[in-house]
Amino acid sequence: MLIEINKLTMKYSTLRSHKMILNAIDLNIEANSFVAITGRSGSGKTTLLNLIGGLLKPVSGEICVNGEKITSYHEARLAEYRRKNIGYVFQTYNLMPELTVYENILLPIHLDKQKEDQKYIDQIMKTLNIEQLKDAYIDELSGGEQQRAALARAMANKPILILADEPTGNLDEENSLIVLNLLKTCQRLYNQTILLVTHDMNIAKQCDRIFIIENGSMSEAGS
Ligand SMILES: Nc1ncnc2c1ncn2[C@@H]1O[C@H](COP(=O)(O)OP(=O)(O)OP(=O)(O)O)[C@@H](O)[C@H]1O
Repeated sequence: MLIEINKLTMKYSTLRSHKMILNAIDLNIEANSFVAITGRSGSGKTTLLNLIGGLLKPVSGEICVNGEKITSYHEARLAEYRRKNIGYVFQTYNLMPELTVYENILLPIHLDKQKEDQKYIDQIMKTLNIEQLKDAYIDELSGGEQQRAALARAMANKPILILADEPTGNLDEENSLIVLNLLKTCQRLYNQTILLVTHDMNIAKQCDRIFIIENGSMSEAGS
C-alpha cells in the first residue's frame, strides 16, 4: 500500500464550537492508482489532503505514506517528506508571477538544493504541451496553460504522490478534460499515485476509485 490510514481523527476547535471533520477514518490506497475524493463543500476534502501532505497534524490516528509514519514526524522531517515525496496542485495554481514558466517549474528542485534532471523536465513540459511557453511569464498565460505549468511544477521533483485540490475548478469543460487526461498520462508514464479532490462527478467517474466524505465518515462509491 502506498497510503495507509488508521483511525484518523481531525477536529477544528474555535472559541465558539468544535467541529468533527474526520471521525476515525480508515483508508488504504495502492501505489499507481488514480483516486477521487468527493463530498459536499465543507465535508473535509482539503483537510484530508493536507493531512496526507503533512501540512496538518491530526488529533489522533496514523498516516503511513510509502512506509513512512508521517503522523509521528516533527516539523522539519515533515517538510523534508513533503519536498521529496509530494507534488501539490491547487485550484488557484499558486505560481510565482515574477518568474517564467520554466523558473516556476524548477523552483521546488532548487528549494530542495537538487540539480534538475533536464531530460525529465523537458519530457514533462512536452507531455503537458507547454514547451513553447517555457520563457513566458505567468500573467501571459491562460488559465488552462497556468494549470498545466502548475502540474509540471508539481511533478518536477518526481514525487510519488500528487495531491490535486480541485485542479479543474477554475477551468471550462474542455480544459478540465485536458488537465485530467494529462494527469492520467503522467500517472502512467511516471508511476505516480494521484489523489484528486473534486466536486464534479463527471471528473470523479474517470478515476480508478471514488471516495466520499460525509459527516466525518469515509465510504467508497460502488462498494
Ligand atoms: N483552520 C480551520 N479552523 C476552523 N475550521 C476550519 C479550518 N479549516 C477548515 N475548517 C472547517 O472545516 C470544514 C472542512 O473544511 P475543508 O476545507 O476540508 O472542506 P472541503 O470539503 O475541502 O470544502 P470545499 O469543497 O468547500 O473546499 C469546513 O467546515 C471548514 O469551515
